[in-house]
Amino acid sequence: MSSLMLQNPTVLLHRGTNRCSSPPSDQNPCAGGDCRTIRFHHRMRNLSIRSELAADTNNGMPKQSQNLSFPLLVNGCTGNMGKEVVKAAMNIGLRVVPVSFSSREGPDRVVQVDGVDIKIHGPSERDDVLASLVQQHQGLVVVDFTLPTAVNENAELYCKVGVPFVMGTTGGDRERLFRTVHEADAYAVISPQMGKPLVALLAGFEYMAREFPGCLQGFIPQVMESHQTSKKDASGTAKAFIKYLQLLGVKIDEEQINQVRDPMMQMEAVGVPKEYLSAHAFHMYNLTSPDQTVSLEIQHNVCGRSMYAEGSIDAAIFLAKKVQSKADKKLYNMIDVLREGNMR
Ligand SMILES: NC(=O)C1=CN([C@@H]2O[C@H](COP(=O)(O)OP(=O)(O)OC[C@H]3O[C@@H](n4cnc5c(N)ncnc54)[C@H](OP(=O)(O)O)[C@@H]3O)[C@@H](O)[C@H]2O)C=CC1
Ligand SMILES: O=C(O)C1=N[C@H](C(=O)O)C[C@H](O)C1
Repeated sequence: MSSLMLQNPTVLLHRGTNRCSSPPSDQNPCAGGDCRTIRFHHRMRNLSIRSELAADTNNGMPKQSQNLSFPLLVNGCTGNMGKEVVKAAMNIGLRVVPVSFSSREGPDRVVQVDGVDIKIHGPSERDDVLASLVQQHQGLVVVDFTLPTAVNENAELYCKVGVPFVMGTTGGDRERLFRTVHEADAYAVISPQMGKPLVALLAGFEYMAREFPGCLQGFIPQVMESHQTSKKDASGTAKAFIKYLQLLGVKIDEEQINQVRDPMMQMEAVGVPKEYLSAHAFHMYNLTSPDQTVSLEIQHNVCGRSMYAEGSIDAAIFLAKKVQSKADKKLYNMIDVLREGNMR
């Protein structure tokens, strides 16, 4: 065990807001913790896309109670998504292990999320610290929102120490990522898109591609995505859509994604509200028939990050259940999570 671990024994945080006084039960989705109706409306406010969320909810309540007893470690807490996931986890009373990692060395680094100190360890301590946390916290699940440059090394580390993980980080060498998990026979949920309405849209395209391959043969594509300037790679969600478009017969590759990162253009040409320049994901796919008489347009615009954080927590809960039940299948995507009704 590293000396840092001894100096900083991890304390499991169990914080909830909007506490519900009813006892937890299968029928009571408040599960003795938070009232999810409030969070449901909060999420509706934060979404700029119009989707029928109600279809999968029961008056805003989740269909099933969830076992929230597993510890969660969020990797990437120096970044935006890492912090958002910690907030979402604490909001439903999940136990967050207040440790995270960074690509940079530096002693005694701490980031605060909602008043909670999270100890940050650099690359030289990372392996030992994580291995000892896995020993200390039975049932530990990791959620990773780091950077494309970290995806493969991080996944290899999780597989080496034997911790199930949710990989929300996009980019990196995706083939190597899937190979790593497959060869390690590890439990993981991997998806470039964690937001429920968009996972549903992707599932729709998966269905179309399976049932009607080639039905958009010859259609001419245009793909545009706009994200905050700090985004390092092209949209992983757009890449996933492109895979389905290819199966539908559209000639397109990832290089054709038009990435908009200039704030002025985002406001003026794309229509991103000024207050969301630093946190948005707008996508537009336009498909025109060869004779130009038919055009299809698919657009999904998201402001803020809460939707992804909520979905990541759903994925972590789903994965914890799969580990607990020793499921034979070990590698999942978010369509699997949605299909089993695990997205609140
Ligand atoms: N699947 C989904 O639905 C979504 C995916 N994403 C993806 O998540 C990723 C993160 O996004 P976002 O939070 O906005 O990005 P940020 O740039 O805000 O944060 C990324 C953080 O990762 C840290 N980091 C880099 N390398 C490592 C490493 N080896 N170990 C630990 N931490 C590391 C960096 O900190 P430091 O400099 O300290 O190393 C940085 O703070 C992106 O790939 C993005 O596309 C985002 C939203 C939704
Ligand atoms: O970096 C982001 O912000 C996002 N990344 C994911 C992607 O690349 O598809 C999901 C969403 O677009 C937000």
